[in-house]
Amino acid sequence: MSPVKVFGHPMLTNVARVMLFLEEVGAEYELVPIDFVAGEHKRSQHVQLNVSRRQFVDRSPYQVQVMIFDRDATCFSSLQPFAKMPGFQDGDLVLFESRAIAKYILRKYGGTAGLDLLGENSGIEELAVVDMWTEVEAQQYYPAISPVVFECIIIPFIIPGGGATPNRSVVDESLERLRGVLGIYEARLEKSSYLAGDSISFADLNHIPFTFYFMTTPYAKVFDEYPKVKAWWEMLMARPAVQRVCKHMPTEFKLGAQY
Ligand SMILES: N[C@@H](CCC(=O)N[C@@H](CS)C(=O)NCC(=O)O)C(=O)O
Repeated sequence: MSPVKVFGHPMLTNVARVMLFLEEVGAEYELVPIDFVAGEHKRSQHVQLNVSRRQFVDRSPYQVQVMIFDRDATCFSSLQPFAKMPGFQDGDLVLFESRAIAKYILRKYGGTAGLDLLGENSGIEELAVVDMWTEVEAQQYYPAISPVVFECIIIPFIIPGGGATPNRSVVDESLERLRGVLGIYEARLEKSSYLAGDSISFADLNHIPFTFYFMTTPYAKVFDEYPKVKAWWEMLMARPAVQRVCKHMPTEFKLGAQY
């Protein structure tokens, strides 16, 4: 059976989220890179399906693994009508929205892997707690942390034609909001090792992509103010699946860097 396919570049946060859960469950998958710098995700014609060879290229300052494809006919917009990465395909099933894709992956492969990250094999109360912290990540944490990552990394270094200097007032406002969220996390993590209890869950792992990039900004030290949160983050980062995915994500950004 052909493996599931993830369409997008592995350095992108939402692509990394999907790859992370595939790595956690040990599923076989094929990464189909989209050249977002060239705007391939926005074109109506494109997306190659057959990998013909793989190679490492040194696109300084990062070594990036690229796959060379035989071009054929599927277009990305037929997979993802909003032209956002990732796209995902499992046979006839096509999905978009990284959090929904991640849940599908966990439901399809989690049992075989012996992982119940969604808490679905526990009681409805445990399941509700995982759901609640999953919503906290999406509704509180992400809106607080993402503007810093956008201002310091995504706009200047990743978006083609970027290069703008970070907007200080956006960063300051976001850091204040983030400190509020981290204070709540600190209190929670004084009571349990992970957000939804003493076992790791979907809620914890969803924090990886944006926090990873936040930690490369000059504001990473904000986490030092919250020792329980810092220890939790280090536990997440120590996971082999997390390390496998994060090795595709650059940690040093220089003005003018191209990917
Ligand atoms: N909510 C979507 C967001 C997808 C998204 O914004 N993807 C970014 C990359 S992480 C993207 O495609 N950016 C390119 C663009 O907006 O042109 C998800 O979770 O999948």
